[in-house]
Parts: sequence; structure tokens; C-alpha cells
Amino acid sequence: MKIKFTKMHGAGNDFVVLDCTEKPFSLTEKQLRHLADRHFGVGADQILVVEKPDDNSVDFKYRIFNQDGGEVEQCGNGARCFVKYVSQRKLTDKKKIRVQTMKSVIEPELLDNGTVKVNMGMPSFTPADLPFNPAGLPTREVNGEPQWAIRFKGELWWFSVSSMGNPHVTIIVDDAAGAPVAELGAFIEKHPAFPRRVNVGFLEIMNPHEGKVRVWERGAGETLACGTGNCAAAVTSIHAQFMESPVTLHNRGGDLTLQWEGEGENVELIGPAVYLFDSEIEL
Ligand SMILES: N[C@@H](CCC[C@H](N)C(=O)O)C(=O)O
Repeated sequence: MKIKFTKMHGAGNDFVVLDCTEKPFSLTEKQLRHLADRHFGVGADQILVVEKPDDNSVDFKYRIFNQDGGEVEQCGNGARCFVKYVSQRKLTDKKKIRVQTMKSVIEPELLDNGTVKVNMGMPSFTPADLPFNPAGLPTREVNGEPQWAIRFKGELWWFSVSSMGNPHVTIIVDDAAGAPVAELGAFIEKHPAFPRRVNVGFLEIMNPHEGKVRVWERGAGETLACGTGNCAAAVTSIHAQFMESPVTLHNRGGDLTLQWEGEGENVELIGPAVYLFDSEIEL
């Protein structure tokens, strides 16, 4: 079967985008893994599927699959690419759209300077929302924010949890470049305290408005940027009064800006979205 696709990226987090507005999405997990494979397929951290909405309260439906073929709830860099895609392919003439994801509605908007702003909705700090089962883990409070610890190779690693629709752990480190992202990220991703696995972010705070972040993504490994991982790092550190909105985070693939005014408010994610090329592949 031959399928048409588009390759895009947002701050180096790369995507294969499929237009399923006219025909139903029917790829198997194996076909998705093939598409995402960097040696035998196209290569992507995630595959994004554009579908017609179920009702007219939103403009599109947005499905997200990780490189390992698993379907997930949210993707922030993908949300920026999503609005650029539907605009460039003339699927809409709106600059700001409402998009239904697995768990919520998000609102990406094309800005005049070429970047994209996404209203990502409200974060949650409730462990059950990830889900996260902290039973038996050491715990403490930092400026009113709960943290837990996991022991790895004899060392305790303290972290905060948050949900942006998808689950995140954020660890504050002194040096993001030297953080054990692959080893510790993979260990925490599959720790039994996270029954649906988890994304793991390592944040180095440079000053209250600026930091460096690296994210080990569930189902994809370390990526050059993770939009929801950046949201999680910003909101947990603003919540614990280590940072203040707006926050610019430097990722290996580029900078993202996050705005969050505190509990009960939505998070805004601002950054680039790049349309690379259209092509087709035999699956
Ligand atoms: N790259 C994404 C997040 C994609 C999903 C994530 N790996 C998960 O499993 O939840 C982003 O930009 O947010």
C-alpha cells in the first residue's frame, strides 16, 4: 500500500503528518513503527494524524502516535506543526483553530512573525491524573510543591510530576548537558510507579526566566525538544517558585517560550513549526 505523507519539525522534534480528512486512518502499529523507523522508513519521533472533527465545536481531530507505535494523549510541538500543516494544505483559512486531542481541546494559532502559539490547556499536578502511584517512594515538599524520589545506581533523584494531558516527570539538575538522560530517563519511563509510563525532563534553571531542558520521551527516547515536556518543566518550576512566567527554555533543537500565570490558568507554548517536504512511501 502506497501512502502520501508530509515531513515536518518543531524545534527539531520531527513528525510524519498524515492527512486522513478524506479517508479513514487504518495503519497498524507495525506500519506506524515502519514509517517512524530512521533506517528502514521515513523517520520521526511521532506520527500525527489529521482527521475531520466529530462535531462542529472544533475544527479538526488530532491523533498522535509515538515512534514505538503507541497512541498518546498530547504533543505540543506537533500542535504547532498541525496548524501550519492545515493552513499550508488549505484545509482551513483560519489562523487560530480548535483541535480535539484524545483528552482535551487545544488552540494553536499562527502568529504574524511566523511562529505558532498554542493554548495547551490547564496543567494538573494530581498524581492520579498521570497516573502516578507514589506509594513507598520518599517524599518532601519544596515551596509547597510535593516532590518524590527514585533511587538509581545508589543515588536519590528528586522529581515533580505534572500532566499536560500526557504524563511528565521533571528533575531539576545543575547541568543539563551532563544529565544521565538516556539511562535515568529510560529507567523512570518504565518504573512501576508509572503504570502508563512517563516522559522524563531534566531542567537546568539559569535564571527565573530562562533554562535549558532535555527530555527523554516515552515511546521515542531523547528528542531534540518536547513541547509538553517544556510546558511541564516550566509549570512545575513556576509552581515551586523557582521560575517566573514567561520562561524561555533552550532545547538541543531550538528555543521554546512558555507562559503560565498560575493555578487555574492555561499554559501557552510558543515556538517554530517547519514544513519540510511531501512524499510517499510503500508500506
Ligand atoms: N514530542 C511531544 C510529546 C509526544 C508524546 C510523548 N512522547 C508521550 O508519550 O506522552 C511534544 O512535543 O509534546
